[in-house]
Amino acid sequence: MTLRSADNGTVTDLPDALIPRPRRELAPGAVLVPDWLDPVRQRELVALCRAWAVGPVRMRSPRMPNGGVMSVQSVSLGWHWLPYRYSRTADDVGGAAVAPFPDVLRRLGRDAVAAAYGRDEAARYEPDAALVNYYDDAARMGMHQDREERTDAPVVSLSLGTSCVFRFGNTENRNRPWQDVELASGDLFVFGGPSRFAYHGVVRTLPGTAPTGIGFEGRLNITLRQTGLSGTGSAR
Ligand SMILES: O=C(O)CCC(=O)C(=O)O
Ligand SMILES: [Fe+2]
Repeated sequence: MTLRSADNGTVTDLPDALIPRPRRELAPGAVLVPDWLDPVRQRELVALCRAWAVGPVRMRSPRMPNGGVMSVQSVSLGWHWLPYRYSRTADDVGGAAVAPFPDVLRRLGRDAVAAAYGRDEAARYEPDAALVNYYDDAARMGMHQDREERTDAPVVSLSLGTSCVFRFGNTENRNRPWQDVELASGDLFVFGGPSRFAYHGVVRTLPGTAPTGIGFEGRLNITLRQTGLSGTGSAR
């Protein structure tokens, strides 16, 4: 953006970071709220992620049924996600019981849905599983649907640290049409309603973009889900 000062006619470039990024609806039900978490909240969540990453189940790179290993590392809360099901125990990482779903994330999830869709939707939102994903500079996530849940309640996604190029596709298949958007530290993305089962993925991270003071290298993403499984002992 170029600014011309009124008094002396000097032209200056305004840094991108000073231009507020507007809220955007990428598709019906897919709402991006930039800078939703303030810097203090971001740092608090990073500290919580550090604690969650070490136990009772350690953060690890999930192994897929075809033998491939994901480049992203993740840890779950509430329900343990492994490709492609949920379990109360970390069956692929020593079998420990997964940590309970924390109240702080339940409240955050409701606030997020309120910010995206309004208070009525938020009152119905009962997230019971969180996936905390860590991306180093080389990590990415292929196009997929979040479909191990047995409800169509929205998914809440929070980004911390390094920005990424997030690809939001269509509900039919992993191919075009898609939209590439940047998710930066503090951004909220909610996808529900007609967008709930849209394909999505992370094309790449953008090293060097983490806010100073976040005390952390790389990208963290927290997704909150409502599995529809709570009250039962296992997902299968
Ligand atoms: O890291 C992200 O922004 C997306 C994560 C994701 O799609 C998932 O965990 O299912
Ligand atoms: Fe996903």
